[in-house]
Amino acid sequence: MVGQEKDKKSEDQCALCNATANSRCGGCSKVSYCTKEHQKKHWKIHKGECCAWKVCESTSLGRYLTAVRDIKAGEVILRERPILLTPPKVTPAICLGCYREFNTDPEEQVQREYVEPRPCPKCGWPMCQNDECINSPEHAAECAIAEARGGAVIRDFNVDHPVYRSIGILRVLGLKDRHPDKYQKLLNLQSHSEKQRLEDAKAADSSSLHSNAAALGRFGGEYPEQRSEIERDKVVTVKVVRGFFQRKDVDEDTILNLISIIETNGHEIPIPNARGHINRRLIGVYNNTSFLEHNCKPNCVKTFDMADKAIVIRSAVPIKKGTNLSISYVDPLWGTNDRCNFLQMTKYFTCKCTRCRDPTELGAHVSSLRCQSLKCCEKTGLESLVIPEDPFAPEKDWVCIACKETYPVGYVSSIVNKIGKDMDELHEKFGDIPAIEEFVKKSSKFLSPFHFYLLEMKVELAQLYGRTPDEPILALAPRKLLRKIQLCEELLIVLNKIYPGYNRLRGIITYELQAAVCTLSKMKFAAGEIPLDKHLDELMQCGKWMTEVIKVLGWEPENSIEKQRADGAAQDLQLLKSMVLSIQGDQNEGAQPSTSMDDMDNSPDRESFIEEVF
Ligand SMILES: C[S@@+](CC[C@H](N)C(=O)[O-])C[C@H]1O[C@@H](n2cnc3c(N)ncnc32)[C@H](O)[C@@H]1O
Repeated sequence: MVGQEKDKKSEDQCALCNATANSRCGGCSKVSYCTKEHQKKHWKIHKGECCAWKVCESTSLGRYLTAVRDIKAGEVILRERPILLTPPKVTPAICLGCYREFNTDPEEQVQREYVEPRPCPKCGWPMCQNDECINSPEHAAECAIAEARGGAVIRDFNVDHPVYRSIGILRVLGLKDRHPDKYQKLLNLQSHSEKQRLEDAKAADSSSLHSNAAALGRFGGEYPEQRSEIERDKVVTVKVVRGFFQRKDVDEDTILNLISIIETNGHEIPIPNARGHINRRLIGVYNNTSFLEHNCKPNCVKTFDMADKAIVIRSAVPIKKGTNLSISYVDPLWGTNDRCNFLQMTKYFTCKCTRCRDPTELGAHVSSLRCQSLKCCEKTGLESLVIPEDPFAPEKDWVCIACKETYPVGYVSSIVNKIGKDMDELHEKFGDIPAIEEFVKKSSKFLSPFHFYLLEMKVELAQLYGRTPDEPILALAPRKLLRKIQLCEELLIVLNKIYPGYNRLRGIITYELQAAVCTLSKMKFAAGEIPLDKHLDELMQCGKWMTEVIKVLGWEPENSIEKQRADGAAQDLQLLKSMVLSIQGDQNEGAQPSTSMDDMDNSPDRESFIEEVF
């Protein structure tokens, strides 16, 4: 499935009958046909391999992918294995085959799934007890280099080890000898080492960041420190490769270039353990996926296959031919300031997408404050929101949309900082619903209802209600079920604006929504508060949501919490179908049910539901 490669032979011969062909498939340009009719006949076979994209290039984006045909929501657009797998930059000692952490305490090993280390017989590097890890092709590169220098020994397993930062570089050097084709692909990827050199030179003043005038975001004050940390990391990596591993043949510029390629193109792969907790993370670098551009309102989503660590790119929404394909390099729930600063610092570009250019963030108001003018609130209720005059000029004032009252940027940053500190304290009381609700209530006086701080807490609350051991969903009071529903509905409204279509977060929130609506509906029906028709309608709606959850969360890795939710939703859907059928059966005694739950997956009703949602 390589979009830009053309198959010379198939240009001349019809893919169906081998006759001379003169017209290429307009989708992928990879196969040709003698007649339109043969193209139509061959489509059943070809559609599975007809590549949906091609690589283009522009001065502002560099290389990017564009759709060569209309793409439906949820289609797999690209699936590929990594060229390179490497541990994250900051890691304690881990096995370089399975990437599990070490710990010699037997109790910890069971609880946190740590493994006991033993030295690799060839290089001495600590590995787990599994021979497969010691002999894994990934470990071969650093193993050979470490063996050549007389071995590598690590004694302290519980601290972050700088020596692991060099693994990615050692593995690329290994590719050069063992897989020159992969090495070439990797070298062909975007590097920003030149820009990095310039940026690092002025690291201390951090003036290249989107906003240094004020810490307007979640991580505002931390960026200068992070920048110098990045710089220190690079110096350490060069020293470790050239000094500790004695690879003096590799010059500093080459190492810096490789570091930049990995940073610019690497994807974090979260690996769930048997209980669904993410206790390992890896960095994967992929070839074609690397050409996907960033957009703060992306039209594609990524997931990973744990078996071969392949990345799978799917369309989140229907995509028209000629549209650029994009993923988000950052958390879409972050505000503009954080997104832009992060992208500038790690990927060296200023995002100019529609969301970044719009001070209201497409009407989602993820960074907006509430106007504090009494007159304004009296006139417009609580809807008056304060937005930046110009999102690309951080030193400029903010202004109320309704009354035009201006607010100095210093005022805005003091509010954001204060609430940020309160939230840090709140994080220490993880799972405390009343404390989070209190925070939401207090901060809502100053922040837009969908401000990034409130979004974070509302996502947490939506998942906490009905999921705590002392208050499972069936024991939740109607008032709390209603609150859960309200939170989910609010969140879905925001997602529709800034992160539309199929994605993991929508799946999680939809899962919570259907659980609450279903439980409340059953409660109300049992208490005689709603008629049967309404109850059935609500259950049907829940069935549609469940179908959505099964699809979207079903893309997530085996064992992951999300996949467990998808499996749970599949079981619940079966129960729901039987329940609806039995209620309808009781009702109609022999008559055909008016709406069949079996049709739910593909019925026109469902189609219109999808259209409604996207
Ligand atoms: C993973 S690479 C994407 C492919 C890259 N354009 C290339 O030519 O290889 C990431 C880099 O692409 C560029 N890029 C991606 N999205 C962009 C955007 N929305 N605006 C400007 N540059 C972008 C930036 O230079 C970024 O560091």
